[in-house]
Amino acid sequence: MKLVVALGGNALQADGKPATAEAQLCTVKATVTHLADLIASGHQIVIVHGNGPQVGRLVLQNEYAKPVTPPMPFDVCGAMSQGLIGYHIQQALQEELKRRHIDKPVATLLTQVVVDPQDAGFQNPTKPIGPFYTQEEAEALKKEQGYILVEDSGRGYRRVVASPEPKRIVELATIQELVGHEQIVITVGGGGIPVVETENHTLAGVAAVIDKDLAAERLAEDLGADGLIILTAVEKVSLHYGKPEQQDLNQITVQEAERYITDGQFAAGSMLPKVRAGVKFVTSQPGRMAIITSLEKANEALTGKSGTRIVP
Ligand SMILES: Nc1ncnc2c1ncn2[C@@H]1O[C@H](COP(=O)(O)OP(=O)(O)O)[C@@H](O)[C@H]1O
Ligand SMILES: NC(=O)OP(=O)(O)O
Repeated sequence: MKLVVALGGNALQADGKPATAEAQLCTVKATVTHLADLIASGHQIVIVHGNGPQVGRLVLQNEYAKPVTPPMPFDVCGAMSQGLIGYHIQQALQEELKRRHIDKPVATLLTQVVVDPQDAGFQNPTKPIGPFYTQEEAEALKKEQGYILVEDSGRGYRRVVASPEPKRIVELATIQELVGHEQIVITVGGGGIPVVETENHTLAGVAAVIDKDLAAERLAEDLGADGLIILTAVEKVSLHYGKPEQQDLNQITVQEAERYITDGQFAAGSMLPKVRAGVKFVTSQPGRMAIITSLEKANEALTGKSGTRIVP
């Protein structure tokens, strides 16, 4: 099957460990074994990854370094995050495939994604980025830096930024060409570098972080993929997540998903875009599959033994 696989933050950085390059590479080396399993099972995969923690830290590094060097704007930090994450995934996956004697080229493609400058997301920031803060730290940052911070799924406070909807993948033809030649492409990283089309038909970067699950969905539709596999920290989507009455879901219909969304079961900026992406993909054309699960359960989920499957 042709699968677009979206990798969440835990596939890139271990919880509770310092966010060093070494820690990221170490986590990525474990992550790629699961991706290699999918490839070894005969699936053709296209890899999309998140960048919330990384782009947030790059922006922070740039802001703190202001006295000595001009800060890079948000879109450039997005491009840097695609480079640093893609580099680790491609190096680790190349090594893992070589170890398994699987002869497939792997490359990262820097990708821009067009957004609408009028997108409501610009007025209502929802995308958590960078490190987690305590409530006290969050209040201080709000006052000192003017950041908008929100509580993120019981894990602490994080800065949130605008997250407009992905409209068009600029480098789609190149991705199609590479996928058509059975190459493994790491693309639309961090949801893509957000750009807007200017009046004179050029592209200009904007300060935002596109949701990578929604961008992966756009890509999966554009490539005519059979499946959208969203890999995150939890094995299944739940109702009443984190509460004593939590109920894990094996399968949800589009109708049920829409009802649960209205009931506020899925947190904005975390589980909500994943469910929305799954719903959009399975309704885009009959026969398409969407699964939300953990990295470790990816293979099992494809055979219906784990994960949450969204069905029409
Ligand atoms: N209803 C829900 N069911 C399962 N997880 C949920 C739910 N609502 C919020 N979450 C949280 O959302 C997280 C996934 O979102 P996030 O961490 O932003 O994803 P990513 O892996 O792409 O970085 C889960 O690990 C969990 O903590
Ligand atoms: N861009 C993006 O959606 O990143 P995360 O998955 O890390 O939040």
